[in-house]
Amino acid sequence: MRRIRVGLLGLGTVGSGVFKALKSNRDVILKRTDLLFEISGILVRDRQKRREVDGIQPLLTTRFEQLLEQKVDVVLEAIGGVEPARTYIERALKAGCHVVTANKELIAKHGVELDALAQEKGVQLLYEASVGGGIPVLGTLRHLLKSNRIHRFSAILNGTTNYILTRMETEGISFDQALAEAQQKGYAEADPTSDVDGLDAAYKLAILGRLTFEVDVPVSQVSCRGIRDINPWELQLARSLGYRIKLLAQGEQYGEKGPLSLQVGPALLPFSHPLARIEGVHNAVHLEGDIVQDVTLVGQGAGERPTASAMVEDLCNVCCLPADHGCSAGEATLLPVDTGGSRFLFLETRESITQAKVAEVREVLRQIGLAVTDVSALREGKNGLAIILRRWDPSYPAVLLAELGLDVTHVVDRPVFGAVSSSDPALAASVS
Ligand SMILES: NC(=O)C1=CN([C@@H]2O[C@H](COP(=O)(O)OP(=O)(O)OC[C@H]3O[C@@H](n4cnc5c(N)ncnc54)[C@H](OP(=O)(O)O)[C@@H]3O)[C@@H](O)[C@H]2O)C=CC1
Ligand SMILES: N[C@@H](CC=O)C(=O)O
Repeated sequence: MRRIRVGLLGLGTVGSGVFKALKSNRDVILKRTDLLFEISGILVRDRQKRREVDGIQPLLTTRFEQLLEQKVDVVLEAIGGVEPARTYIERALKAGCHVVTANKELIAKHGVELDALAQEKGVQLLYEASVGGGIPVLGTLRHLLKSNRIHRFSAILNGTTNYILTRMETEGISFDQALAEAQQKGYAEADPTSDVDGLDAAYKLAILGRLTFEVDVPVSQVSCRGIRDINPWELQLARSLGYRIKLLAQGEQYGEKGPLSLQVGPALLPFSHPLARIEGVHNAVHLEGDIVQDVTLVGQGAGERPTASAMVEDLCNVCCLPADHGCSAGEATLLPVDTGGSRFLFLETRESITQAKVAEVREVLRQIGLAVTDVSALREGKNGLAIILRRWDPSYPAVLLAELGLDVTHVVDRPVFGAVSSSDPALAASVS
């Protein structure tokens, strides 16, 4: 049996989960790895705060130096944000400790230099919990898909927003209420702006992109839109047309070592798409590789236990497995986001839309040469039109408003992801 001394940074949702998991699964871990983990100290901001976890008071400290002085073998970082987490991790690596972190912001922004520092010092830095919560996606890429060239992935990478979208769609509750629930369950970031504006998913996309395409992905260059402007009614409208709206993270490489496209934003997925069925706090990553073809990994993307699971697995791995520093990261060439795919457009109008008006709109669209998949009158007490176009140009809304002569009060456009066909039965059925 090997005793491993662990320093834990942070005792919030994730840190408490790690503490509890090491206690509850101590025997399983010992039996399978011959490792006995002992928490030597826990760094917090406020020692006086009331804690739900039993037996931790003597371990708490507010001084990082005190943890390092205890000659820990591994540092687990679960405080979040760039500073002081970055300084603590650098100091731990320089002191010869392995480091495990859940911090996507830090790894997205400084992962390349921290990986290099770990390699230089002959220790490991693992961050499975930083992407997809409990889903072992980074480990799968590092260890189980080594021989594949992954050319594309699409993913749901934020538990908070997927939870909010699911609750708004299925229960009709407001955005604010759904967000408050996600916060109460421990899914959201300390500042939930990062979740709802898509940044958290962009950090995870940058990390996934780096591992998948072996290039350094500057997070500032990832195109990113959040879900703030989506309301229950829009979600239900999309559903009535055969779609779910999801905050989608997509990465694609055009040719080996070719340019990349990386984007995060809300998109409509047809019910038949594998990611359309991912609900609540679940995340999913759909990978496309040249040999494996396609693989979808699904699991809880946030919360105490799934995230703790990912950190504890990393902890076991840094002690059991040889270092895998992967490939060096080259420079990425990022393409501007392609806005030219299928698009869902809804125009809310002051007057109600009759079937005669729908036919008239179809004809106008045909005459001006727009490739249309569907046009339908809005229902459920709203006035307006839902239009699905096969190709999109940002100038279309202005053209449409001018040509259709409708008194439009509200316009929303969203990309449609996956196959769109006018013969889709759900779509056909929705046309009233
Ligand atoms: N929540 C989740 O589902 C997931 C979170 N993550 C990531 O895990 C990390 C932690 O998240 P989470 O547990 O939710 O965060 P919390 O806000 O719940 O907990 C943060 C903890 O860190 C401590 N802390 C914060 N700043 C400092 C500081 N400057 N010095 C010392 N201690 C500090 C806090 O101390 P105190 O208790 O005294 O305030 C608290 O114990 C983040 O990087 C997050 O992005 C990753 C995957 C999922
Ligand atoms: N706030 C994040 C937590 C996990 O990474 C999320 O909701 O996904």
